[in-house]
Amino acid sequence: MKLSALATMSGFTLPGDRDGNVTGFAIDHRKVAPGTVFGAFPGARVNGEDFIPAAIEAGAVAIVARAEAMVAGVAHFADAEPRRAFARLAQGFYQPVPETLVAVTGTNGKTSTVELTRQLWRMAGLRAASIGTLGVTTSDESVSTGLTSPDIVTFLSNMTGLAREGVTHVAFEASSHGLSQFRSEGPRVAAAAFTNLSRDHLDYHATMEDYFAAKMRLFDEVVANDGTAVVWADDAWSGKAVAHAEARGLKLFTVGERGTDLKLVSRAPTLLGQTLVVEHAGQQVKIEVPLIGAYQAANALVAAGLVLATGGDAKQTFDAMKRLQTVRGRLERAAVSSRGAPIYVDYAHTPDALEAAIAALRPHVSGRLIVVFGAGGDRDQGKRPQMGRVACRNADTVIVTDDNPRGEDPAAIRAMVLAGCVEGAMEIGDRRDAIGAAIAEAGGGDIVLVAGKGHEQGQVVGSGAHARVLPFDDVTVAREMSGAQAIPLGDH
Ligand SMILES: CC(=O)N[C@H]1[C@@H](OP(=O)(O)OP(=O)(O)OC[C@H]2O[C@@H](n3ccc(=O)[nH]c3=O)[C@H](O)[C@@H]2O)O[C@H](CO)[C@@H](O)[C@@H]1O[C@H](C)C(=O)N[C@@H](C)C(=O)N[C@H](CCC(=O)O)C(=O)O
Ligand SMILES: Nc1ncnc2c1ncn2[C@@H]1O[C@H](COP(=O)(O)OP(=O)(O)OP(=O)(O)O)[C@@H](O)[C@H]1O
Ligand SMILES: N[C@H](CCC[C@H](N)C(=O)O)C(=O)O
Ligand SMILES: [Mg+2]
Repeated sequence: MKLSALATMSGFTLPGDRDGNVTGFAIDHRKVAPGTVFGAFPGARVNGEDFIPAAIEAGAVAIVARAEAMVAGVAHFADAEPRRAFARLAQGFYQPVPETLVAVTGTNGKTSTVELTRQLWRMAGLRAASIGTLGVTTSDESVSTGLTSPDIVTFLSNMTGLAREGVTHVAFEASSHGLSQFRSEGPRVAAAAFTNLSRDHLDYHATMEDYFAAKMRLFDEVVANDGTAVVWADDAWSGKAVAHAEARGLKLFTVGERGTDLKLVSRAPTLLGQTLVVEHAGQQVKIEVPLIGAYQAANALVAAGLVLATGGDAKQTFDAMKRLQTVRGRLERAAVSSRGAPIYVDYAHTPDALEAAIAALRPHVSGRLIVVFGAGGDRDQGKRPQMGRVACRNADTVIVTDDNPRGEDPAAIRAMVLAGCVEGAMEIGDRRDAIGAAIAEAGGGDIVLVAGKGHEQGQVVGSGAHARVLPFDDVTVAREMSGAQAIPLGDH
């Protein structure tokens, strides 16, 4: 494809008269080949503009960068927001794309919601995929990308790849990092959902307002002008999210007890799931969901909202909800101990999520709820004592352990978590030992919750050049430990 044609198609005028054939796009100069358009962005670690000469040397046909960047010999698409301009230009190249895209933002519930949306679409007979923390998932496979919101080139090439495979419907997660770095732009997004907002990532965003504003780029700019905003209505930030949708003139679809389009009338736990009564289009409908916990009901309803907002049939969708399957690492029942205690693995890694996961299990416990968790290193430190407080207030026995210490001293992270635990907690740094101790402690009627890592396959220790990922999977360890002879708590 000619650079001049691509520029015109995306609403740019070719700077100068240096045309050429475009063969691809890259934001990392090491991936530049002859004919690549290189996006040079100032980043958190380095300035991509420093690699422009090397990119040109490697055959770049054009550079997208700020006006002040030095570009010699090839076309320079200058823009004050080069990441956005790059996405606009690249979108013309990465064609075709699936016809129906939806996006989900919020602190918790993005992965669950996109995955449940994919399942509902699939049950309606559609070729569907989800993209997010679990990777790119289709009914055949799941391929990891390493990030919740992959970089823009990976995002767009995945979209084209999926469209070529015949996938027509894609639900993707839009993280606040991804939104503020324009990682998921270009193709038309028909509907966008907001799940909730609570403390996380305050190492990256200065305040909660900044964090919310980053998420709201989804409603303000990313979703199509004639698109729909699906809003979980029962969160403290829901009203503000609705205001963003209204200011943009989007169609609104609210979900939850305070929702009007899919109103949650009642929710009653059953042995391995729950019964929901919802009101939709003036009618009350009873829906059986085979997932436990208020939070999973919320995500399943938001997923249904996205399906309805993009033309899904209401009766068929509500009916399919009874066949939803557990999302990997989200209240996943990993094993049952030899003494009969179920062991659940959950990805709760924020105070709010930990509270939600404990609340989800509480109706199913007749004895004690034993929680094992830690907090990640090189991430928001302020959430640590809050996670300790929530766990110690709401669980009966708490074991604080390690969860990806990265570049920090694991004992110092545990101490910050324990500082929130006025009620007292055990401390067992080694995660395998901690899980083993919890399982050994649990009797019939008790439940063990192993929180923080969910689907993760490794424990990240060290940072930069010293970073190592030690293989670790909570589900596997829970299974091993429920069979093995574990050491009771008192012996630690
Ligand atoms: C803080 C952050 O979000 N960093 C991400 C961001 O990096 P950056 O743009 O700041 O990049 P940089 O390393 O400073 O480099 C600047 C530019 O120079 C380029 N470069 C760099 C080196 C080189 O030799 N040549 C070169 O061209 C880079 O490709 C980049 O375009 O863009 C990179 C490429 O897409 C990401 O890999 C990187 O993710 C880092 C590894 C990361 O840990 N990100 C986490 C915090 C993250 O994004 N998490 C979110 C939220 C998860 C959640 O939902 O909770 C996610 O969406 O996964
Ligand atoms: N709607 C919700 N409300 C409160 N907590 C939730 C909700 N959905 C999920 N959680 C909690 O958050 C954890 C992570 O859920 P999920 O992976 O779906 O969220 P996410 O937004 O994709 O997270 P991440 O930002 O890490 O990608 C769950 O394991 C659960 O503990
Ligand atoms: N997307 C989140 C995941 C956190 C998962 C938890 N296991 C941790 O390492 O803190 C992050 O990168 O902050
Ligand atoms: Mg996620």
